[in-house]
Amino acid sequence: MRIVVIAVGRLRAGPEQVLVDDYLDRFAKTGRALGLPAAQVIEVDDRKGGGMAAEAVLIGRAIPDGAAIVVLDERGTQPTSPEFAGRLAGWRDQARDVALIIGGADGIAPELRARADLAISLGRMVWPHMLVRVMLAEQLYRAATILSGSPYHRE
Ligand SMILES: C[S@@+](CC[C@H](N)C(=O)[O-])C[C@H]1O[C@@H](n2cnc3c(N)ncnc32)[C@H](O)[C@@H]1O
Repeated sequence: MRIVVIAVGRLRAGPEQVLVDDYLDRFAKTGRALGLPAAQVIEVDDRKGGGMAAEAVLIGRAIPDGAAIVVLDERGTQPTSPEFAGRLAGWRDQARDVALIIGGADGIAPELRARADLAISLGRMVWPHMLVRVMLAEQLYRAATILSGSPYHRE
């Protein structure tokens, strides 16, 4: 199983980068004992200004064959953290790769959204994509703590 976070844009050194690195590091350490691999971040950047359509091509190339496709999208469903953890565990048990996709300023192309197995909303408000990376990294770590039975997550 591979877990890839495919994100449009380049995250520069700064507070978001520090938080993403910290949560993904914690996820790697907690997930190891659970059979969850470290998440790999793949950044895509269309320098020609081709917008969503061009970004979708670059994203599509980065999606592992047969991977479950999860788009982060404010129009999506809002799983609870335990539900998200359950989905991750299910893909792990099927030995299925997972691609978690974060769009750019214009969002994710409709054709790519239509291909997704799951669209996750972090609320109906639109967040900056760099903050969405942080929130997703935290939810991956939280999912691993839920699956490991650690008290980090409380209801
Ligand atoms: C600045 S937003 C783009 C918003 C754009 N209006 C759209 O139609 O998607 C950049 C990316 O951040 C993510 N994002 C922003 N807000 C989100 C939310 N509330 N839930 C899930 N993902 C979100 C999505 O992946 C989105 O493509």
